[in-house]
Amino acid sequence: MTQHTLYDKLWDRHLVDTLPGGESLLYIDRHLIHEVSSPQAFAALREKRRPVWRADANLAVPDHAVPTRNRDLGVAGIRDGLARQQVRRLQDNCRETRIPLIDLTDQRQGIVHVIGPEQGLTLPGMTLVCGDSHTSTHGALATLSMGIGTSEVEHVLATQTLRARKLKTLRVRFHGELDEGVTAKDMVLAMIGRLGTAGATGFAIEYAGPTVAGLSVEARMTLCNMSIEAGARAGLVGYDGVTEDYVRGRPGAPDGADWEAAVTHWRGLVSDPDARFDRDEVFDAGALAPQVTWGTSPEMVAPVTGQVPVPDEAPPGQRDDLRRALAYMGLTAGQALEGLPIDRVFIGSCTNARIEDLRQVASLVRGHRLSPRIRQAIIVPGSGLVRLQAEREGLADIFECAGFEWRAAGCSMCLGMNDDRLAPGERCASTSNRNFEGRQGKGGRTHLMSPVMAAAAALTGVITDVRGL
Ligand SMILES: CC(C)[C@H](C(=O)O)[C@@H](O)C(=O)O
Ligand code: SF4
Repeated sequence: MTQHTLYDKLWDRHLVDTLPGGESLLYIDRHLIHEVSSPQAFAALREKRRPVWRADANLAVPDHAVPTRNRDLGVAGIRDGLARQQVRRLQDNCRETRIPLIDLTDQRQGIVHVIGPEQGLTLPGMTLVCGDSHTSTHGALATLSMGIGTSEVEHVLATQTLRARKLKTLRVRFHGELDEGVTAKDMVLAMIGRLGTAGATGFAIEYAGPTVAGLSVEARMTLCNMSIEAGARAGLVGYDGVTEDYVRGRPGAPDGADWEAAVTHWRGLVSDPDARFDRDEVFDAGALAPQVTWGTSPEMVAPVTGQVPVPDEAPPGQRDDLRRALAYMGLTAGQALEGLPIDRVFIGSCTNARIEDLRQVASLVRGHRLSPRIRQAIIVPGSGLVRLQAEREGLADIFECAGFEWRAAGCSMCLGMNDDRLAPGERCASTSNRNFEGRQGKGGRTHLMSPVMAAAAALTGVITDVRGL
């Protein structure tokens, strides 16, 4: 019998037609929408007088442009004119098209990639798209999930289908037991360090192996989230009991007899044992140290115990890029990462702002204070429900006692599209996924790391190996 990968199965089950020129038409089960990448798509539909095909297959939420303070003021509390307009337009577009909206003042509001799984709107076996590159996150629930561009957003709204080319498959297997203080974030940063930011271009990555089997769905989301930073369009993890426990009881999950029927189907959402992948990579997770980026691309990463590279020792073709990155980051060749002074700390983003991330941070900072060297440390939960849960568990009190600012949900300082930004030259320990020049504010310097590593930096004021705390 032919053996299929999970990607093949999801693809085949959603294939509507094969188009001339090698493209295919895929049926899309779920479309998520945010305020930044959707206005032009709605405007184009309006102009062409085309209706939305299936409003209830969509869900919209404002997240990128929203403030993380004074949330009770609603849209009026957004100071920036463009941001306010984007959020208003999303409200208007949803009202006109009857697309469900989780609005700014709704307790369920949050980062689109956090609330999909949280609400049970991301379900195993689905195809899911969103005009946002980190849509790969949802693949942790055995879905085929991809980021799309604005013209594709329009196409999906109008037809509930996507024109797509089949990706190649890359299986990334992790074996070994993670050291205490080493997390899924370190696994994926180390992977990107080896593959490079274009290393998985044209591929869907399936994460597999015993280490991945032992991870929670939330940690698997961290892996899938950053697949895009290795160039992959999608990340996937096969369905198992961990997935089942995560999905059970969520608002959008089926129940009763429907649940039984669903899980019978979902249990087949794994790659067959002898399925052929186009490529394989293997990592020893047991040998990993916490990872920290030192440069201006996620592939510019090293173990916290390591050093910043020496451009003169690198292959000639890479030297200029390395020099430029070091100059931007204000670092000298060969400098140790440990001990590097940090100005600000950002714990949040669709990579690492779920309840488990916050629990890990709390267990480290409980009873301690921020280093006086830190100008500001903010914790931004991935959703209003994560925020509520953290407050119920007493985590928020722990953060505030330690000197962290406890904010409302949104993309926040992951990117400079709202009030939360770095000032030029400021160095930030950040749990987000991109460290490009100016990503967190013009001239800001980003070091990507895990939540516990960011918490360690907050307590000591310098980049610190959390395993020694
Ligand atoms: C603004 C949005 C379209 C963008 C993305 O596509 O990922 C953002 O979420 C990001 O993380 O850079
Ligand atoms: S948290 Fe960051 S990476 Fe995630 S969707 Fe928002 S801006 Fe993009």
